Amino acid sequence: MSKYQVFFVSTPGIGNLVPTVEFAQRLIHHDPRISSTIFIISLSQRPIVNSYIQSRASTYSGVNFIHLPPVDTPSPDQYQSSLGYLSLLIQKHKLHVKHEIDKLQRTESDSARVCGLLVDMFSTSMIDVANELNIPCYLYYASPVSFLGFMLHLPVIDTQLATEFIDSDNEMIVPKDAATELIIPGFANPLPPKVLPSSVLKRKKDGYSWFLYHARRYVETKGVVVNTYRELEQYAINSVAATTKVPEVFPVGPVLDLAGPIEWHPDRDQQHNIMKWLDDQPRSSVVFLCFGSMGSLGRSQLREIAFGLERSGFRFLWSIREPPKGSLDLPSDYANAEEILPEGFLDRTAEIGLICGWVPQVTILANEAIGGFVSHCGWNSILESLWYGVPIATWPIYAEQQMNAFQLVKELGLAVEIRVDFRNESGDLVLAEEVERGIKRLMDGDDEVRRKVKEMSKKSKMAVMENGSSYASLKSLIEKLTAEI
Ligand SMILES: O=c1ccn([C@@H]2O[C@H](COP(=O)(O)OP(=O)(O)O[C@H]3O[C@H](CO)[C@@H](O)[C@H](O)[C@H]3O)[C@@H](O)[C@H]2O)c(=O)[nH]1
Repeated sequence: MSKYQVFFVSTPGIGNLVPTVEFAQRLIHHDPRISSTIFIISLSQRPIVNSYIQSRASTYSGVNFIHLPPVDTPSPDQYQSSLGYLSLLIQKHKLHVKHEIDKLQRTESDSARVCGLLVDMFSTSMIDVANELNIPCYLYYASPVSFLGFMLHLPVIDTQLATEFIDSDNEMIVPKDAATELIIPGFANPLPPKVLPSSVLKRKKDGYSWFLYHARRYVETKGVVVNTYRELEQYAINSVAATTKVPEVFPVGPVLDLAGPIEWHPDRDQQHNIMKWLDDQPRSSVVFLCFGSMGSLGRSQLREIAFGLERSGFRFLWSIREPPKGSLDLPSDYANAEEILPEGFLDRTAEIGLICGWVPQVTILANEAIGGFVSHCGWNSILESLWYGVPIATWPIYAEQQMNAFQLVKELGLAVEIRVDFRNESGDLVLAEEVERGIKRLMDGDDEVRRKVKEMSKKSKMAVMENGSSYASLKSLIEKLTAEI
């Protein structure tokens, strides 16, 4: 019988959910006195998320999942941003979460003590529940400490808006002085404003006020548990600890689902076929392109990539996904990708390339045929690529990915740049020549980046081994959680 209960609240995106579930599992693996329960906010239009949860609920027997019941909200399309909709949805679930924890607390009070509520970066309204039930609340962060530094600094930037930042139509945040760059905790170099998340730039939209709302609440927690490791984010961790009011940072990563993606995909045969193709390719010969669980690019951009790939002459494995229809939907696989690619492209590249939809990314990165990864720079993708020592070429498209790309290229020298400030929604286009140049540099141009990535790969594995830095952080977190109050 477990003695300690830890609860998690996670928003329902693969990028957040997978590291949360893996961490819940890691906690109980590390200390069998603990049991983990995750509250799941269900969104019916996310089949890949639902199949992931189903699979993990049946394989991770020590992790419990509680599906929160639907709540009344206006249609998601009536909100200015999906973050606004999700944040309100989470607020509406507060009572239910409180009720469930309270119920468990009462029924198990003799055998198990509820010792922590871990909420993700957009579930901060749940801090109220922890306070009402007198449970320590921690933030569980699936993005890097550098981004945490930015979020902790956002309330400061907000107070400077009127005096130091202005724009012509009073909507976008840009410095008054065009040469101004932002000094942000977590970054050694000043940050160009154009790498800020687009929801933050548009300060009149509700995305901005929600970012600010969550950012202000971070300091109310006991600490932030981050899916990162000291060896990767040493500067960011020290800088955030020294210059912000965050109570404590626990770098416990990398927390990855290494066994996962084929197992939990609804169509396993399709995923196995991709791996069969890859197994037949020579070592380090294939460039892999994938833009995350929520990423998709427009047709003109896909055509530029196709021409760039063809001109580069490298073998490729390219995940292409159709843009979502509704505001909360995820991209889907094209029924016929041929229709959107340049005429004859598939025939001309049949010997060297494979086009697919959703791919088993971690399994692909582990395959020795992969020589480089063109990535949107979601934090999980970065951690996975570094784990396997695969160099990245950066092509961020949304969320905090531009900042992640900046950190990788300019701060850490761990990636080559296709772009660090690309914005999907701005109509920006990366031309075929840039794609070709980026891929050539990635695949056989930059030995220094490749060497550093291989070194970081070793360090990432050491961090989670017994006596590694993340292992020590996890131990310290558990000591805090289980300490008698
Ligand atoms: O075809 C695919 C696409 C994705 N993945 C996996 O899905 C995850 C994607 O995570 P991530 O790379 O972090 O990207 P997003 O899905 O875009 O994640 C969101 O959440 C991350 C963590 O907070 C942020 O860093 C991102 O910017 C945000 O978009 C990774 O584990 C991938 O291996 C697959 O297995 N197959």
